Amino acid sequence: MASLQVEELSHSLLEISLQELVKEPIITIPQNFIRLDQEPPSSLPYGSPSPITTPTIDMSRLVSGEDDGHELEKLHSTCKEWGLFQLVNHGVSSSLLEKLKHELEEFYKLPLEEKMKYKIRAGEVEGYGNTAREAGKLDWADRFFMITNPIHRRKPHLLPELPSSLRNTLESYLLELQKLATKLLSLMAKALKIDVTEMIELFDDGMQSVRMTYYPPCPQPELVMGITPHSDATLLTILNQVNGVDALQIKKGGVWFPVSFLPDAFVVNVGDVLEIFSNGVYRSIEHRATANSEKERISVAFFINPKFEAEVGPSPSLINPKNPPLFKRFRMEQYVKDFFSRKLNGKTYLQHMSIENGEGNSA
Ligand SMILES: O=C(O)CCC(=O)C(=O)O
Ligand SMILES: [Fe+2]
Repeated sequence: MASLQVEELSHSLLEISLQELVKEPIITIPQNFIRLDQEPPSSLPYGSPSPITTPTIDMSRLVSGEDDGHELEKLHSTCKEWGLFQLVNHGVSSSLLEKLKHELEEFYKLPLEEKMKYKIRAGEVEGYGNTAREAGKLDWADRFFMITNPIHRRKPHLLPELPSSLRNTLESYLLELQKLATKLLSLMAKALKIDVTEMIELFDDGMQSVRMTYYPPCPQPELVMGITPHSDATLLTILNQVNGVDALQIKKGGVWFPVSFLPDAFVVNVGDVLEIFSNGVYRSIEHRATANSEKERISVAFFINPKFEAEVGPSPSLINPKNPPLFKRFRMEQYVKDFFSRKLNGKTYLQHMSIENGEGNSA
């Protein structure tokens, strides 16, 4: 088959399925994907940085009742200093994780017409496809984003219409992750010395969403971005690197480092909303994903957030004359709307919410 003439591709296909695009040999990376505005994946002067050793938190120790406070203290210091950790012994069964991997691989093998049923509709952010970044640039990825909780916010043509085996597996997975996130956030409240009920009231039956991403192999990975640098506008994110291919990078001390996932671990990261709620004690982390020259990659990010109706700001338990609030208060619904109307750009959205640097109150 003739090599693909990029010029002939309609822009809309680029925005919908990169997976379709790379089915044909690509001679040149389409301009929309070339990210000369970004530090390339190997940004250190002496070559590619080695993977960074990220802290590991053992969930079974945290919940066993036998923790002498050591694991909780580690969780606390990690959220303060890193905003990210690998969670092991998390209790989500390997059979469920295997099933999820299988179902997602099958989903991405479906013909484009099938996947198009879920495509992002005009003016919406949920669904299957790719959305333009700064200056019309696209990430090297096909995404499927949807709000999964509260249930009445689910779009009828998305989760409810997925192939039934994927839908059932995803439902079980989401329930497991909801339980896991609840435990983690309650433990974090304890570590922060915030009333646990204050934390639970904030996120119980709150907004939850999931982003499943398919990253096709890329012939020139150094020219593109799998996902543009950002911090998550969430309380907490639980990332599952479904098919075991590494690509996540985090910015630490101003330098990008690859993260090498431990087998069966989730990567958990503190989001901007938790940074705000903890009045800056916990820090969200800037991250990005690169592309791989040979392998496809699938990841699933589960996002947990406060209720849409919640008014969010620094927890009153952490505010006193010595610790004035560092962030504005806002309504979650408005915060989410504003987030989606901005382009991803490092931690700039959080800076916008800071009292010192904010451009104006968005509440
Ligand atoms: O796929 C990854 O490793 C990162 C995904 C991510 O950061 C996101 O979906 O917010
Ligand atoms: Fe993210």
